[in-house]
Amino acid sequence: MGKLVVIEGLDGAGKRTLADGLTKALHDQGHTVATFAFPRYGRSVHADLVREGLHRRHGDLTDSVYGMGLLYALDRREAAPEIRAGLYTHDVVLLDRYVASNAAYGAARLRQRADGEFVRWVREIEIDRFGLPVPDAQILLKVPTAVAAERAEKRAAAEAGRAKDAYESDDDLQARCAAVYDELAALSWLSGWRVVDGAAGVDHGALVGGLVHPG
Ligand SMILES: Nc1ncnc2c1ncn2[C@@H]1O[C@H](COP(=O)(O)OP(=O)(O)O)[C@@H](O)[C@H]1O
Ligand SMILES: Cc1cn([C@H]2C[C@H](O)[C@@H](COP(=O)(O)OP(=O)(O)O)O2)c(=O)[nH]c1=O
Repeated sequence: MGKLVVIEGLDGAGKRTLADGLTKALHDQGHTVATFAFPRYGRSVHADLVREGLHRRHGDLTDSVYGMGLLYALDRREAAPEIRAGLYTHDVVLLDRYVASNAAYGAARLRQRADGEFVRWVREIEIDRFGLPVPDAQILLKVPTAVAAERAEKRAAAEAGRAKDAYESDDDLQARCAAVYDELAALSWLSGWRVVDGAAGVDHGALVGGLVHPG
């Protein structure tokens, strides 16, 4: 069985860039890797509804933290068979965002903490009810919120169709979200977490070694 490794962090933290770097390092060390990014825009109707909601195209849907949370969760539920298959055929399945994104952003929106009601609900729905695979390890790519905001801004300007959405435009939400992520990591929520400094250079080879051969 392969290992399920998740990258988490704020918008603009550099998750996609890290996923690319880790994939290359895994290949260099002779491992096979399958990657997924959530939300699966363009592949899941739930993810597409989320994106439209984040751009305020579905009335008050965006205001419902639980409603948005369910759409993100349904996208993952639909992807679960593919993730499980990937774990049979690859050494590592690498995910750019997963269940903890729902926990961190939803709790931050509701001004709750990692030990609060919303995070409990996410676990009940996604793990207990939908039966999503539990990660073996989660990486928190940590950068100061100002750095993440600057990178998201730069990307929004450079890439067509990447205008900042309702969450990305809310600096206070991003700051609260960073705090919930820290708490989830400290609690070892769902798995052990590795906190990686995304403002400094990340040693992909060393990180991969620690994930594939822990301890
Ligand atoms: N370590 C880094 N140093 C400087 N810029 C970075 C770094 N990692 C990512 N970026 C840039 O920041 C922006 C956001 O990165 P991305 O990987 O798309 O973040 P995320 O997937 O977390 O939203 C991109 O323009 C990317 O090129
Ligand atoms: C996957 C996921 C993302 N989110 C949030 C985090 C982001 O602010 C937003 C969009 O996800 P993101 O991966 O940042 O998409 P993109 O940058 O390509 O638009 O959704 C959740 O609230 N719950 C989730 O389960």
